[in-house]
Amino acid sequence: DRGSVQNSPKSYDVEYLMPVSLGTPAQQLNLDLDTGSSDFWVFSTLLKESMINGQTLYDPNASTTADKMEGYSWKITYGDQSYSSGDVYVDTVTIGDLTVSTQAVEAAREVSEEFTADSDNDGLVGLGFGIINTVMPYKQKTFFEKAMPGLDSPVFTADLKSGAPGRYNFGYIDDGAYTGNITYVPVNSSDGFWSWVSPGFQVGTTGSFNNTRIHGIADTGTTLLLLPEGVCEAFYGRIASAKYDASQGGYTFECNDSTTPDFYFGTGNGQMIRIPGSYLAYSKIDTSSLRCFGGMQSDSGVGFTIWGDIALKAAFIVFDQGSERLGWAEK
Ligand SMILES: COc1ccc(CN)cc1O
Repeated sequence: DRGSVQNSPKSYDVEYLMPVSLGTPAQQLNLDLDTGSSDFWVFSTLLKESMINGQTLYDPNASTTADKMEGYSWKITYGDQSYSSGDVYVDTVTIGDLTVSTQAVEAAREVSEEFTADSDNDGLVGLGFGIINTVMPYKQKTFFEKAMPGLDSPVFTADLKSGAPGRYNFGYIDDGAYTGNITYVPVNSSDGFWSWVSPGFQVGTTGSFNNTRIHGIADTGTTLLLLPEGVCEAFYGRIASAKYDASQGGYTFECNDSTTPDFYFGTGNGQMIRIPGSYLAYSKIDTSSLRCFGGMQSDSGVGFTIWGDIALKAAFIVFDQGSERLGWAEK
């Protein structure tokens, strides 16, 4: 079996949403595929009105295939301190023609203000590893873990684009979606994340390659690229107008600064992925400003590097759960 679904970026590529069908008859919600977490949760009719702001709600009572998991609950808090919690139902879920008939659907009773404010986002499909699923008393499998045994190949792929729709594919690798070779790196899933080690980085075409192992996770649910302080300093040190601006909470530089270099990160076997300098001028710090907030920021608050959408949209990535490895290719 296999599946394929289009993803669509919201403004500034802040997140990428995909249509998902839940229940019988099908209820379609727009969800955020998040490889940095492992809960499948949705806005639901259980929520208080004050927490809803235009989102589409999953109504388990309107689904003939929904069964409540009595006595089960969930509560998740994300790196940005946003959170959600609620009850659990088993129901049928289809993503891109791939159906899981008994998916644990976590129906929200409570969401934090960040989720309420994000009116296009109806919930998250966590495709990290199931060991960090928050359902109690017994954790539940991710959509991919439920689908995996029936797939042609135990992989899913992410093709995120800058300011344009891309695709998530399940169970196969579309050889037309990338250029050159796919370089595979081992994954350590013990923390539930797609954790891997990059051999280093290079700033610009003329800079030398810096052999410094960077431990991090591939996270489709994080917008920015959060790298070690020293790497940020090496990159922003090459941009004439760049500075660390405490009032903005990060590095900023003039959006059109022509000294902005591309950023390359190593994936192994001498292969590098090139992130165009333009991706790193993330967004204007305010409408009247000529300065942009950087797409690369320090990971010092996190404790490990997060290869978020800024990096992922420069590549074609294979999340190979069958062999616990990540595949990286240019495109
Ligand atoms: C507030 O919105 C979000 C918070 C956390 C995640 C997961 N990294 C995704 C979101 O869309």
